[in-house]
Amino acid sequence: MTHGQFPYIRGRRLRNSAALRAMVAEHNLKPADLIAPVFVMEGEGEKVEIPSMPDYYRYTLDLLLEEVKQLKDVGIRSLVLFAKVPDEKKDNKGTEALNPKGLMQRAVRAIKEQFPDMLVMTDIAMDPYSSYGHDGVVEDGEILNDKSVEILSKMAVSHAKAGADIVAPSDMMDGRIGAMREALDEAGFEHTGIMAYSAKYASSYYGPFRDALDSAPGFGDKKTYQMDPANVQEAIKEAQLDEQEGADIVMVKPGLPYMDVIRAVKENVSVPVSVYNVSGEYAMLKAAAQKGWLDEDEVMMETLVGFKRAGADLIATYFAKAASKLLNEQS
Ligand SMILES: NCc1[nH]cc(CCC(=O)O)c1CC(=O)O
Ligand SMILES: [Mg+2]
Repeated sequence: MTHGQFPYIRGRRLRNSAALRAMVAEHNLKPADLIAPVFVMEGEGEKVEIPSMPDYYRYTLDLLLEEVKQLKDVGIRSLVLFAKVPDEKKDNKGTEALNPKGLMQRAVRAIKEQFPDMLVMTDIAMDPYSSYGHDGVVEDGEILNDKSVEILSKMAVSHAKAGADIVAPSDMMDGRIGAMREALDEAGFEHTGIMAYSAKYASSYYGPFRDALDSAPGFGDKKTYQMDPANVQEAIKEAQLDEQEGADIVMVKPGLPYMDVIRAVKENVSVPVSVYNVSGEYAMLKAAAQKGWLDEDEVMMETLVGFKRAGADLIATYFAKAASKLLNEQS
């Protein structure tokens, strides 16, 4: 409404100082919202920068523990672990994934031993262990659902035994959440949580991650199990099904091109919703920042608060450490 030619309702009044802006901010990001993805590899005393992910590293377990200490020191309280498996340990039935002395299991044990308060989540999927680079058992060029679910359930129990607080199935097989819940309960792990990658799209934004783990599919693509980017109704269905099957948290992945999906899922489930700000999204921002085309810190924070505004309760992001540091400085 205007009085004469001047507005007497002025939105700018509440934007006039940092204190005012902070007071009326509708969404606030905090380090506890962030899940840091971490990559572990075999060996000792080594860290390797992932070429398509500047400033992001794969660590041997000893150095990973130092990195976890740093994450903890900046206020990060949860991480999701991914293991890089040497080629000679890959096969078509996830043998190494179930090895109680496997890298993933050793890493979980070591992290929980040194940092009992750090929430440790583990990736459940066969691709890093698969000679075909697929998320399930391959037969005649097909990715078998039910056979894969059996292995994934065993994987979940194996990670729970090692001490994982939450298992995070990222495979998109049907029915795996229910099967996993049952397997965990039967093994006495009724307190181990499940964060389901419920609406995981067949996305080309995963490229840098597949470089990090050397896990790109050996043939074809993942479109027979990961979702079609054209769909949002289907995401609601997938998330609701996972909730019914016992998921404690549901996830949308990737993040930036799927903000509407986050909102839709948030409005249709009663469990917390997480989003995965994936490797390709990280790579894009880093590349533009390196060229001096974008301000890295500003765009990072704008992106992360955007996820919260869209409806995400939790954010898995390669920016977790950097964002936490900034949040600490600002507060
Ligand atoms: N199933 C494994 C998995 N878990 C997380 C990602 C991608 C994460 C990222 O790109 O940051 C992938 C890759 C894939 O499905 O091909
Ligand atoms: Mg599903």
